[in-house]
Amino acid sequence: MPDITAFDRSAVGTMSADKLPIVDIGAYLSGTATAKDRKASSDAIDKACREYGFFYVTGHGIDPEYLESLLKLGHEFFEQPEEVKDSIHIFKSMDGVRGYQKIGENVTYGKRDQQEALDIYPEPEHPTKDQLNGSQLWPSEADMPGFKATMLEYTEKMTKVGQAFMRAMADALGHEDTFAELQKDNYWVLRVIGYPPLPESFDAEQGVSCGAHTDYGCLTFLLADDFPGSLQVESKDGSWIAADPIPGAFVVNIGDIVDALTSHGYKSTYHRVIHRGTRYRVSIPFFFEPPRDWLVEPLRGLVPEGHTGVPPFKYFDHLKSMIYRHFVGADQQLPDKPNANELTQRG
Ligand SMILES: O=C(O)CCC(=O)C(=O)O
Ligand SMILES: [Fe+2]
Repeated sequence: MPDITAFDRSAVGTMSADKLPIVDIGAYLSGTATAKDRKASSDAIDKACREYGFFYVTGHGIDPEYLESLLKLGHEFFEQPEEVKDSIHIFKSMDGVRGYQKIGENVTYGKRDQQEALDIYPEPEHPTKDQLNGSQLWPSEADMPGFKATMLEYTEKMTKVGQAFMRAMADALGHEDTFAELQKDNYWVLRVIGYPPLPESFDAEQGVSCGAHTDYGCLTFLLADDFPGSLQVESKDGSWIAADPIPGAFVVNIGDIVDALTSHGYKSTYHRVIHRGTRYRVSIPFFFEPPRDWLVEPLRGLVPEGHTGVPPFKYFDHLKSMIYRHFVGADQQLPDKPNANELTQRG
């Protein structure tokens, strides 16, 4: 992994627009698009996924004012009194992972991230204490009227956008049956993350806003406050480039599952957050995931010569193995071994 402190701040603000491509998914969401429109869209998506694994998406059809209102709700949540947030702490949830985490409790590669967050997963039909099978903790209606309904509505809208991407990928890669399965009964994860600015001088060895990592699912759609330089993406030459928000567009990245399916043809790219400045930052990543019990197997014909592709694994096992090593209470000791991601760990 590249040097965590290496980031050329003088270039912030021009790099993202120059380096990360913008793709339009509109042709896969409109009833009137032609085959030619879809081909242009899937070609652009294919290129962006191969070359970067990180890009901007327009044509998603979601109202920018609605997206702004979601970020505002995120701020309102983090501005709640500590006792309100603590009342829905993850360690109080049935399965130990749904709800609020305090600053420093999310741990990436053995370091405490300087963020607080609310983690939301689909509600199982019959909640139990089994891993990822508990019921979701939400702020109460009295504290935050409409919060739950708005967030759930957002997951429905984003599921449709994620499904459109699966159609675009099927057009680019073939394997229509696999991509059809990926459009049925999708799992998802929604995080609402709050980042207080890091102090002017901070020790990266102690953790940054969000340590470098890859995401675990198919595709991540990021909605974030507009702060240049905070989200950084590892480029091919190992340097970090800024993925600054573009108004009306999502920042999208490929996750581990699509990376494994395509034998690294579509890349699950390392990214991190180093949020400085004076203002509090909110981001809301929506993770579009495969069906819960899906078996991930490298797609035939996409495994490069001389390689075997990753051995088949269950998506939900990967998700659970990552999530259950990620939270360490503020008063608990960090484990000796960093919580590496076996699928994409480097260096
Ligand atoms: O806050 C951001 O910009 C990115 C967050 C992220 O990478 C994640 O939660 O996986
Ligand atoms: Fe991420």
